[in-house]
Amino acid sequence: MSAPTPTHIKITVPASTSNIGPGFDVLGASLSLYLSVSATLLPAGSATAIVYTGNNAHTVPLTVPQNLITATACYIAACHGKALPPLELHIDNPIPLGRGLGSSGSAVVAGVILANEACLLGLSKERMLDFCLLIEGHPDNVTASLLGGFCSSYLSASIHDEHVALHNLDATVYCSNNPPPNGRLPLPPVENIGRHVRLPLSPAIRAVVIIPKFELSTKLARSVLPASYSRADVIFNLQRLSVLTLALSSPEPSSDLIYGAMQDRVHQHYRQHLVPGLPQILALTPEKCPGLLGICVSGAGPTVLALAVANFESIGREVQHIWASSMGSDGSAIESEVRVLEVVDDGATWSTSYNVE
Ligand SMILES: Nc1ncnc2c1ncn2[C@@H]1O[C@H](COP(=O)(O)OP(=O)(O)O)[C@@H](O)[C@H]1O
Ligand SMILES: N[C@@H](CCOP(=O)(O)O)C(=O)O
Repeated sequence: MSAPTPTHIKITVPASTSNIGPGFDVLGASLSLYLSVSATLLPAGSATAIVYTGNNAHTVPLTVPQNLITATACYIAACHGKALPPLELHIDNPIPLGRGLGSSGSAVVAGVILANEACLLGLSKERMLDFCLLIEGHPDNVTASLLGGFCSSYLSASIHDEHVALHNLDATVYCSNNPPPNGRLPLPPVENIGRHVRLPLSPAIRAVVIIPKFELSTKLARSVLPASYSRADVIFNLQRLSVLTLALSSPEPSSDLIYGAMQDRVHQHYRQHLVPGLPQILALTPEKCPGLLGICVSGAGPTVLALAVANFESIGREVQHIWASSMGSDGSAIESEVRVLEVVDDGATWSTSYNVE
């Protein structure tokens, strides 16, 4: 009997909110907002077709080397000496792009899983995470989207050089039908690079995300960060990070403890010029917004994350009101949308059908 041939693959990947205040490049949580990918394998010689619905449908590239999901899948296949088979791909994406809700992380996770299933690679989740880390460059969003829950992670080895080398490559190099031998592609230097723990999170907590209409690319938001920090600022974040992770697990979360623990000196200050109104938004307090635990930028922004245990919509409206009174780069008031989401335990899930001859 010949090896089973995959025929259909269905993948679901949650969005994420990362950093969560002091946990820059460390903390990430998967959210109840899911990217869905449905792939049908086509006969050899067919051309891959991508149908994309959902957020930013008019801007997402639909060619294999330019689309993040298929380009990721081709890279993973090529790293294992294979070419991604032709696919009919239906992508449904409600995760706003360029908003700090991990859309790129979820797309990378989906692409890695797609290659693993379509090319029968047999990769473990840990090895899939290694590749997600190399592509994304930081662990917080992809760890949460792949594994689910409220996650804390560190990198056991640097993937910086491989990350830069990959992104300096033209994607057509590994998206061709004759990809280069995997020795010529950047590979994760060792296995099990993304060391992580899933942290308990109080079930009373909801993630209120306030999503402005403008985008902020993670690449730009990372480019404005300093190369080094003072000891005082590092200690400021380390102290709060350690307190925050435990404080969020309490069955009765304390805003008095959490609000201060969600302060940050590593990323938000340096990015605030890219998010009009942010200082006023981050100055909202539990006293002004009963039910609020803490408030911060979600991921690289510009979405604002308010962790809360009550009054979710009214907390969202307070942020919307500040943005409505702030001027965007186009000179108009900043419109935004409030979503009340849950931190979900499930990470990426997938199923594959086979044709056994
Ligand atoms: N589902 C998707 N399909 C294809 N490309 C995607 C998808 N999600 C994100 N991307 C790509 O990732 C980019 C956004 O990534 P990034 O700047 O990191 O913002 P985010 O905070 O949303 O992750 C989009 O402009 C798009 O090029
Ligand atoms: N730690 C990263 C998080 C990026 O998250 P995303 O949702 O914007 O992809 C950063 O802040 O750069």
